[in-house]
Amino acid sequence: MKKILIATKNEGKAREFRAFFEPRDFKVVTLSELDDIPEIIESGKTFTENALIKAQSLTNALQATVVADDSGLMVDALLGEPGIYSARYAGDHDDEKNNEKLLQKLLTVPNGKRTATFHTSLVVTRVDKAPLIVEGEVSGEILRKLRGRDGFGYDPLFYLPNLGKTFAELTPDEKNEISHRGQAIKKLDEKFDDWWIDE
Ligand SMILES: O=c1nc[nH]c2c1ncn2[C@H]1C[C@H](O)[C@@H](COP(=O)(O)OP(=O)(O)OP(=O)(O)O)O1
Ligand SMILES: [Mg+2]
Repeated sequence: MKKILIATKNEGKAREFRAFFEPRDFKVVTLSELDDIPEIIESGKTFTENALIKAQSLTNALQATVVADDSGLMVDALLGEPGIYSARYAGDHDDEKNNEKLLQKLLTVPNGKRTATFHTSLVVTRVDKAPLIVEGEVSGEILRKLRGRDGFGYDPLFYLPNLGKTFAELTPDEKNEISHRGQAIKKLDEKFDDWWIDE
Protein backbone atom coordinates (compact mmCIF):
# COMPACT_ATOMS: atom_id res chain seq x y z
CA MET A 1 0.00 0.00 0.00
CA LYS A 2 1.20 3.52 -0.77
CA LYS A 3 1.98 5.65 2.23
CA ILE A 4 1.85 9.42 2.68
CA LEU A 5 2.94 11.57 5.59
CA ILE A 6 0.86 14.66 6.32
CA ALA A 7 3.32 17.22 7.67
CA THR A 8 0.99 18.78 10.20
CA LYS A 9 0.38 18.74 13.92
CA ASN A 10 -2.99 20.37 13.36
CA GLU A 11 -5.73 17.74 13.77
CA GLY A 12 -8.30 19.88 11.96
CA LYS A 13 -6.15 19.90 8.84
CA ALA A 14 -5.22 16.22 9.19
CA ARG A 15 -8.91 15.20 9.13
CA GLU A 16 -9.45 17.05 5.86
CA PHE A 17 -6.46 15.32 4.23
CA ARG A 18 -7.40 11.83 5.41
CA ALA A 19 -10.70 12.21 3.58
CA PHE A 20 -8.75 12.75 0.35
CA PHE A 21 -5.98 10.19 0.56
CA GLU A 22 -7.57 7.22 2.32
CA PRO A 23 -10.11 6.49 -0.45
CA ARG A 24 -7.12 6.44 -2.84
CA ASP A 25 -5.58 3.53 -0.94
CA PHE A 26 -2.96 5.55 0.83
CA LYS A 27 -2.00 4.79 4.37
CA VAL A 28 -2.03 8.23 6.02
CA VAL A 29 0.36 9.11 8.82
CA THR A 30 0.55 12.48 10.60
CA LEU A 31 3.32 14.05 12.65
CA SER A 32 1.42 13.42 15.88
CA GLU A 33 1.96 9.67 15.31
CA LEU A 34 5.74 9.89 14.88
CA ASP A 35 8.46 10.30 17.50
CA ASP A 36 11.62 12.36 17.29
CA ILE A 37 10.51 14.68 14.52
CA PRO A 38 12.70 17.79 14.59
CA GLU A 39 10.82 21.08 14.95
CA ILE A 40 10.18 22.68 11.57
CA ILE A 41 10.78 26.42 11.49
CA GLU A 42 8.34 28.20 9.18
CA SER A 43 10.89 30.77 8.02
CA GLY A 44 9.49 31.40 4.53
CA LYS A 45 8.06 34.69 3.29
CA THR A 46 5.06 33.14 1.55
CA PHE A 47 2.58 30.34 2.20
CA THR A 48 4.13 28.32 -0.62
CA GLU A 49 7.67 28.75 0.70
CA ASN A 50 6.54 27.58 4.14
CA ALA A 51 4.68 24.57 2.73
CA LEU A 52 7.81 23.66 0.73
CA ILE A 53 9.94 23.91 3.87
CA LYS A 54 7.58 21.66 5.83
CA ALA A 55 7.25 19.02 3.12
CA GLN A 56 10.78 18.94 1.71
CA SER A 57 12.53 18.80 5.08
CA LEU A 58 10.55 15.71 6.03
CA THR A 59 11.02 14.05 2.64
CA ASN A 60 14.76 14.61 3.01
CA ALA A 61 14.86 13.31 6.58
CA LEU A 62 12.62 10.27 6.11
CA GLN A 63 12.78 9.52 2.35
CA ALA A 64 8.99 9.62 2.47
CA THR A 65 6.23 11.06 0.33
CA VAL A 66 4.95 14.08 2.24
CA VAL A 67 2.11 16.55 1.86
CA ALA A 68 2.26 19.89 3.69
CA ASP A 69 -0.24 22.70 4.02
CA ASP A 70 0.58 26.26 4.91
CA SER A 71 -2.48 28.41 5.25
CA GLY A 72 -3.87 31.51 6.86
CA LEU A 73 -6.29 34.38 6.88
CA MET A 74 -5.70 37.66 5.01
CA VAL A 75 -7.89 40.51 6.26
CA ASP A 76 -8.30 43.43 3.83
CA ALA A 77 -8.71 46.13 6.50
CA LEU A 78 -5.45 44.89 8.07
CA LEU A 79 -3.61 44.99 4.72
CA GLY A 80 -3.41 41.20 4.53
CA GLU A 81 -2.60 40.48 8.17
CA PRO A 82 -2.24 38.02 9.84
CA GLY A 83 -1.36 36.13 6.60
CA ILE A 84 1.57 33.74 7.04
CA TYR A 85 1.61 34.68 10.72
CA SER A 86 -1.96 33.47 11.32
CA ALA A 87 -0.97 30.62 13.66
CA ARG A 88 1.36 32.88 15.70
CA TYR A 89 -0.79 36.03 15.58
CA ALA A 90 -1.21 36.39 19.36
CA GLY A 91 2.18 34.88 20.20
CA ASP A 92 1.90 31.16 20.66
CA HIS A 93 -0.32 28.83 18.66
CA ASP A 94 -3.60 29.47 20.49
CA ASP A 95 -6.81 29.70 18.44
CA GLU A 96 -8.76 31.45 21.18
CA LYS A 97 -6.16 34.19 21.68
CA ASN A 98 -5.72 34.62 17.93
CA ASN A 99 -9.47 35.13 17.50
CA GLU A 100 -9.55 37.63 20.37
CA LYS A 101 -6.68 39.61 18.89
CA LEU A 102 -8.35 39.69 15.48
CA LEU A 103 -11.62 40.96 16.97
CA GLN A 104 -9.72 43.63 18.90
CA LYS A 105 -7.85 44.81 15.79
CA LEU A 106 -11.12 45.07 13.85
CA LEU A 107 -13.12 46.78 16.60
CA THR A 108 -13.43 50.08 14.72
CA VAL A 109 -13.78 48.55 11.25
CA PRO A 110 -17.41 48.87 10.10
CA ASN A 111 -19.57 46.09 8.69
CA GLY A 112 -19.02 45.95 4.96
CA LYS A 113 -15.30 46.59 5.33
CA ARG A 114 -14.52 43.38 7.20
CA THR A 115 -13.74 41.28 4.13
CA ALA A 116 -11.09 38.57 4.31
CA THR A 117 -9.62 35.67 2.33
CA PHE A 118 -8.43 32.27 3.51
CA HIS A 119 -5.47 30.91 1.55
CA THR A 120 -3.91 27.44 1.40
CA SER A 121 -0.73 26.36 -0.34
CA LEU A 122 -0.35 22.59 -0.59
CA VAL A 123 2.93 20.99 -1.50
CA VAL A 124 3.59 17.28 -2.10
CA THR A 125 7.20 16.10 -2.14
CA ARG A 126 8.84 12.76 -2.90
CA VAL A 127 12.50 11.87 -3.29
CA ASP A 128 14.00 12.63 -6.70
CA LYS A 129 10.98 14.54 -7.91
CA ALA A 130 10.00 18.18 -8.35
CA PRO A 131 7.31 19.17 -5.83
CA LEU A 132 3.65 19.31 -6.78
CA ILE A 133 2.21 22.69 -5.72
CA VAL A 134 -1.45 23.76 -5.66
CA GLU A 135 -3.31 26.63 -3.98
CA GLY A 136 -6.85 27.48 -2.95
CA GLU A 137 -8.67 30.56 -1.68
CA VAL A 138 -12.11 31.54 -0.38
CA SER A 139 -13.53 34.96 0.48
CA GLY A 140 -15.76 35.93 3.39
CA GLU A 141 -16.23 38.43 6.20
CA ILE A 142 -15.05 38.63 9.78
CA LEU A 143 -17.89 38.70 12.32
CA ARG A 144 -17.90 40.71 15.57
CA LYS A 145 -18.23 37.63 17.75
CA LEU A 146 -17.71 33.87 17.52
CA ARG A 147 -20.44 31.75 15.92
CA GLY A 148 -20.57 27.94 15.66
CA ARG A 149 -18.84 25.01 17.31
CA ASP A 150 -17.22 23.00 14.54
CA GLY A 151 -13.97 23.40 12.66
CA PHE A 152 -10.82 24.97 14.09
CA GLY A 153 -8.73 28.14 14.07
CA TYR A 154 -10.54 31.22 12.78
CA ASP A 155 -13.60 29.21 11.62
CA PRO A 156 -16.07 30.73 14.15
CA LEU A 157 -15.29 34.25 12.89
CA PHE A 158 -15.21 33.53 9.16
CA TYR A 159 -18.66 34.27 7.74
CA LEU A 160 -19.96 33.34 4.29
CA PRO A 161 -22.65 35.87 3.30
CA ASN A 162 -24.03 33.57 0.59
CA LEU A 163 -24.70 30.80 3.10
CA GLY A 164 -25.49 32.99 6.11
CA LYS A 165 -23.13 30.81 8.17
CA THR A 166 -19.60 30.71 9.50
CA PHE A 167 -17.18 27.89 8.69
CA ALA A 168 -17.78 26.67 12.25
CA GLU A 169 -21.49 26.23 11.48
CA LEU A 170 -20.86 23.91 8.51
CA THR A 171 -20.47 20.13 8.53
CA PRO A 172 -16.99 18.91 7.53
CA ASP A 173 -18.32 17.97 4.07
CA GLU A 174 -19.97 21.36 3.60
CA LYS A 175 -16.79 23.14 4.60
CA ASN A 176 -14.62 20.99 2.30
CA GLU A 177 -16.95 21.75 -0.58
CA ILE A 178 -16.09 25.48 -0.53
CA SER A 179 -13.06 26.05 1.67
CA HIS A 180 -9.58 27.16 0.56
CA ARG A 181 -8.24 23.72 1.57
CA GLY A 182 -11.08 21.92 -0.19
CA GLN A 183 -10.36 23.85 -3.39
CA ALA A 184 -6.64 23.14 -3.19
CA ILE A 185 -7.39 19.46 -2.56
CA LYS A 186 -9.63 19.40 -5.65
CA LYS A 187 -6.74 20.72 -7.73
CA LEU A 188 -4.49 18.11 -6.14
CA ASP A 189 -7.06 15.51 -7.15
CA GLU A 190 -6.78 16.62 -10.79
CA LYS A 191 -2.98 16.57 -10.86
CA PHE A 192 -1.93 13.92 -8.38
CA ASP A 193 -2.09 10.69 -10.43
CA ASP A 194 -0.06 12.14 -13.33
CA TRP A 195 2.50 13.59 -10.93
CA TRP A 196 2.77 10.29 -9.07
CA ILE A 197 3.47 8.08 -12.11
CA ASP A 198 5.47 10.60 -14.14
CA GLU A 199 9.14 9.58 -13.96
O1 LIG B 1 -9.67 26.07 7.46
C1 LIG B 1 -9.29 26.84 8.37
N1 LIG B 1 -10.15 27.30 9.32
C2 LIG B 1 -9.78 28.10 10.31
N2 LIG B 1 -8.52 28.52 10.49
C3 LIG B 1 -7.62 28.09 9.56
C4 LIG B 1 -7.95 27.27 8.49
N3 LIG B 1 -6.85 27.01 7.76
C5 LIG B 1 -5.88 27.68 8.36
N4 LIG B 1 -6.34 28.32 9.45
C6 LIG B 1 -5.55 29.11 10.42
C7 LIG B 1 -5.14 28.24 11.57
C8 LIG B 1 -3.77 28.73 11.90
O2 LIG B 1 -3.88 29.87 12.74
C9 LIG B 1 -3.23 29.18 10.53
C10 LIG B 1 -2.51 28.08 9.81
O3 LIG B 1 -1.15 28.07 10.21
P1 LIG B 1 -0.20 26.91 9.67
O4 LIG B 1 1.18 27.17 10.08
O5 LIG B 1 -0.50 26.67 8.22
O6 LIG B 1 -0.80 25.61 10.40
P2 LIG B 1 -0.59 25.08 11.89
O7 LIG B 1 0.56 25.78 12.53
O8 LIG B 1 -1.91 25.12 12.56
O9 LIG B 1 -0.23 23.56 11.67
P3 LIG B 1 1.05 22.98 10.83
O10 LIG B 1 1.95 24.12 10.50
O11 LIG B 1 1.66 21.96 11.73
O12 LIG B 1 0.42 22.36 9.61
O13 LIG B 1 -4.38 29.56 9.78
MG1 LIG C 1 2.35 26.06 11.46
